[in-house]
Amino acid sequence: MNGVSMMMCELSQTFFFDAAHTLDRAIETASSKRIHGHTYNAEVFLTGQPDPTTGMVIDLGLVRREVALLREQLDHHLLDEVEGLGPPTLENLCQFIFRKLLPALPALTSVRVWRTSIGDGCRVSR
Ligand SMILES: Nc1nc2c(c(=O)[nH]1)N=C([C@H](O)[C@H](O)COP(=O)(O)OP(=O)(O)OP(=O)(O)O)CN2
Ligand SMILES: [Zn+2]
Repeated sequence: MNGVSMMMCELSQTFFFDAAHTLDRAIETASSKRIHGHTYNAEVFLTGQPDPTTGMVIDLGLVRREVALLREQLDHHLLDEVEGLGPPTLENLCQFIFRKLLPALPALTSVRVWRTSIGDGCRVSR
């Protein structure tokens, strides 16, 4: 086997969801505590060696299917009420998405969530 066929590949897929939340914060307290909404962007990363027959680490269509199921739990929801999320921060959203997708997507290595409007983001990896 040559060096190139042994290389690890990192696949990625982006998606977004619109959701409402409140946050308890030490600063900007009043506006954070009022229910308000955001568009969240997210990206999932899957790492592995492509199967020699299919040429794929995993079919990205399967990833899209799992992401769509996960997305239903967040899109147009009040994040404060999403079971298992905890305080609806970028950190907890990353960890929630990771936990939900991992059983169906064992090649998952990273999840990123960010908000373009304000420039904030978070990435969790293993
Ligand atoms: N460690 C973290 N710190 C903060 C987080 C976070 O998720 N992790 N989140 C926030 C706020 O949600 C963020 O600053 C946005 O503030 P918010 O008032 O919700 O929205 P804006 O009005 O500023 O942004 P728009 O998207 O334009 O509405 C703070 N710290
Ligand atoms: Zn907010």
